[in-house]
Amino acid sequence: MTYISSLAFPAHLVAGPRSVTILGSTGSIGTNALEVIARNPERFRITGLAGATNTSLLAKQATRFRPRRLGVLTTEKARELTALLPAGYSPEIVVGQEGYMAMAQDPDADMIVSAQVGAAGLAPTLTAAQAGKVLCLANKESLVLGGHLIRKACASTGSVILPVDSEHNAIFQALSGHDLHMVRRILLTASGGPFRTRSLSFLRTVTPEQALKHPNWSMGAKISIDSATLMNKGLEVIEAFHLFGTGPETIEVVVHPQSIVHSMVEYRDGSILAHMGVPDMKIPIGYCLTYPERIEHDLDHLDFATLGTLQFEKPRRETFRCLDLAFQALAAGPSHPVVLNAANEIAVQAFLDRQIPFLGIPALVEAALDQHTPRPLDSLEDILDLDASTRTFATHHIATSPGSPG
Ligand SMILES: NC(=O)C1=CN([C@@H]2O[C@H](COP(=O)(O)OP(=O)(O)OC[C@H]3O[C@@H](n4cnc5c(N)ncnc54)[C@H](OP(=O)(O)O)[C@@H]3O)[C@@H](O)[C@H]2O)C=CC1
Ligand SMILES: CC(=O)[C@@H](O)[C@H](O)COP(=O)(O)O
Ligand SMILES: [Mn+2]
Repeated sequence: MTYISSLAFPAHLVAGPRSVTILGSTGSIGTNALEVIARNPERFRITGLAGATNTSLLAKQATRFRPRRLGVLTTEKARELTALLPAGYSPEIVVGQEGYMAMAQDPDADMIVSAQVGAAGLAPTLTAAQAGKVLCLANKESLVLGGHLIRKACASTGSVILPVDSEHNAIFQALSGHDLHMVRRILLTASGGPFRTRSLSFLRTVTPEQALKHPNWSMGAKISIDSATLMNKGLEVIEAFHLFGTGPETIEVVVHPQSIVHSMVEYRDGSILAHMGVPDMKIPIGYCLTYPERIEHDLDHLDFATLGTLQFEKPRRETFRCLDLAFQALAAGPSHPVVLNAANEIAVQAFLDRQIPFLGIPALVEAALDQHTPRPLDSLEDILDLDASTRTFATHHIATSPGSPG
């Protein structure tokens, strides 16, 4: 068993300033990463910034950090972006998946922050791993889809993955310096989302606005809905499996409504190491960006006396079915998680667009998994084919299902 160990971290990066490319710089993780970088200018140089559609924000970021490369989703967006850049600054602007992949292997960049949302993050993340980059990985979907390929690439190039996702960052910190064979359980904490205590009949009626209100974290729309269905935790179980390689049976989910304990590792001697902190992504982002050093943030300190109680409880698996669907997909082999993820992405967007109800999300994911015949996934193309055909199935299912699924 292996996991991303500090031993493999490139020595020249420990001492010197780091050249960083951020894919998804206009999102919640991307903007937080740039805030951390802006507070520590002596440590970083920005080599590339990529958004998708938000050209006004990307232009502002580019004007401030002056990278040599920018990325957007379409040629129309590239034209829009060009018009927004100041005179005398002419970065290369790349477009679409090929452009993001080029940025992910930019020879000028030491670190790639993978912070795009969804399956779109897979190809650039895999490219960065194949190019031997240090990867600050927020895009959990890339591991869900292609964890086996990414691990293989890391093993062959020496690419190091530093987990940005708060739980995995917590586990990474709790594992540091310890023997993986002595791990008894990885305890992934889940807030339970905005509907943690709600009944199934309440869930039938919830709106996107209600589902987007995460109790503790401020995040992008897709992950916020995933938190509300517990699919986020399901994806994180698969992410943990690929990152730490301890086997699905060692990974447990425990609901912790305060999101103060970000996850825990239990060792065979009975010791449990927990990582705690205020729920602010600048902490795990900063940990990755400056690894193995720590930096100071301007954040509230935890006051345990004021906090009073930290609660822990079992997830309500019958009500929030996405968690079990993810465990089942992980057990079923490498192609089921691709189906799980693609159907979920279509379902989340359809829910946000008010085409299906909240409970239509697990219903659609289950329907997609039920029709799937497992297959080997030996290449990126295999994964992208299955991702595309599942999206077609899911879209057709929504269009042709009588009434509301769920
Ligand atoms: N937000 C958080 O606190 C956490 C997020 N994560 C993970 O990090 C990733 C990013 O999440 P988050 O920052 O919340 O998401 P956001 O929705 O806030 O941002 C997504 C980013 O991806 C870009 N993007 C959207 N569609 C595409 C596409 N098709 N191709 C390339 N880029 C695209 C967006 O560009 P634009 O806006 O310009 O269109 C934006 O820069 C997700 O995988 C999420 O699960 C993990 C842990 C915590
Ligand atoms: C901040 C982060 O890492 C998110 O993945 C967060 O954990 C979501 O909260 P849930 O525990 O509600 O899924
Ligand atoms: Mn998380």
